[in-house]
Amino acid sequence: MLRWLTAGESHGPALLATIEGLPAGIEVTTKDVAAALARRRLGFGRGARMKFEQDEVEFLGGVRHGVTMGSPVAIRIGNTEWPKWETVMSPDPVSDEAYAASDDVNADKEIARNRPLTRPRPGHADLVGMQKYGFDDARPVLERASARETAARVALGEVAARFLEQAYGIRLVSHTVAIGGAGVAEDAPLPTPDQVEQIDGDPVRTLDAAGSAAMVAEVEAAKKDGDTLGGVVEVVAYGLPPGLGSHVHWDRRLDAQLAAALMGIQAIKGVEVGDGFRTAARRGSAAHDEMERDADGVIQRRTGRAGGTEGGMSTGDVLRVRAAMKPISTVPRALDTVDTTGAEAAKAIHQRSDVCAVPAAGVVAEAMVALVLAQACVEKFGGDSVAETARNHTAYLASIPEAMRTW
Ligand SMILES: Cc1cc2nc3c(=O)[nH]c(=O)nc-3n(C[C@H](O)[C@H](O)[C@H](O)COP(=O)(O)O)c2cc1C
Ligand SMILES: C=C(O[C@@H]1CC(C(=O)O)=C[C@@H](OP(=O)(O)O)[C@H]1O)C(=O)O
Repeated sequence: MLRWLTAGESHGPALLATIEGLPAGIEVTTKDVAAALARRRLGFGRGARMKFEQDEVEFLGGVRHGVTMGSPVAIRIGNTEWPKWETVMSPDPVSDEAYAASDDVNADKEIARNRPLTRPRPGHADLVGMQKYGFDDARPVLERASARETAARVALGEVAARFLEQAYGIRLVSHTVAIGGAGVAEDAPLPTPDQVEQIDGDPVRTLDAAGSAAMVAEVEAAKKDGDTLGGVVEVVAYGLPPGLGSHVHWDRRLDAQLAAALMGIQAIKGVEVGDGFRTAARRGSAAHDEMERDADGVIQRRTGRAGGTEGGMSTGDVLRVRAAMKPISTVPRALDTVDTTGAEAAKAIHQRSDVCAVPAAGVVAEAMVALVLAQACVEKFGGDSVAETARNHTAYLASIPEAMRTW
């Protein structure tokens, strides 16, 4: 069983991430995790913080000389912002005088850090979080609702991705499909893991030059108008064996686990497996992946519409999932809201924020898919070392009769 957790606030001293249940023998270094975190900071449309946030990474356990030991892996990611927030976010009580003295005005000169936040942003967790947890200030809510936390997931996702590649040859790639009304061509070829560098080199993380220019223009226009944007990202995984997940129970279905994991990313409001919503408009004869044998007698699916799962199990074909992100809720041209201290109408809190974080959401989605696949592989193949789980994977594939093989 694979278990993982994250902790930490957006303006706290650090984020923490831990994962338990991975085998010994995964090669991973601080540099690898730092590189994964740098990918998450990419993307045209991100706000000021991503320009200076350093994501200072440190392994606190589970890894020795660049190799996992089978013990829980623990990672700390220091927040560069911390020195400015030491008083306002102090874990220990601070005196009223010290708190009042921390009244330095925030980057956009609008809101002092120590001022209670009482104008909840529509679309963010502010109001419901205050109601639920009994706060009269949205600060303790937004600190954890913030997608800063996704840095911790990407760190764990990197360990999971290394495991998948080293044990089973599974490789992942993500890219941006759409931002606002602009996007890549419907018939654009799927990206491959060998193109990750090229994708990361694009301002919005896509291989489609025309689509990229159109998406950049959308972000520029939204920024000029004091507005924000969402979009769609896709994760593609290659090299999966058939049979991850199961048809036997709802929560063991791989597609259900992928949907939950992607929906668990801040601001994701829709998930599609394969052609998903587009399939709903098709007739059955044009919706499924017909099978045939190739010249060597190997079973081939003619198309990839299902996106690599049937009956809640991986088919062994390319896995393809999409996630739809709503526009950033901290809209610069602030939205109408209320002030929770009185009856007056108000404008929502606005400090600095991203105009669009869709490219970063793709990197986060890739990490979540890696974690789900790592869990499914640990469940299916077991093993306490990479060598042992790799042997089990090889033996499983060899046990499938030749007449039933899709490879
Ligand atoms: C990578 C990433 C960056 C984000 N950046 C911001 C931001 O700068 N400002 C903001 O208001 N929301 C941002 N969000 C979205 C909020 O975290 C999210 O809207 C909020 O948690 C409420 O969303 P929910 O309704 O899905 O929980 C970001 C989300 C992601 C995935
Ligand atoms: C810090 C990150 O994203 C943050 C996500 C976020 C939100 O409300 O979700 C709000 C912004 O934070 P801040 O208010 O400190 O500028 C983003 O920068 C990050 O991704 O590392």
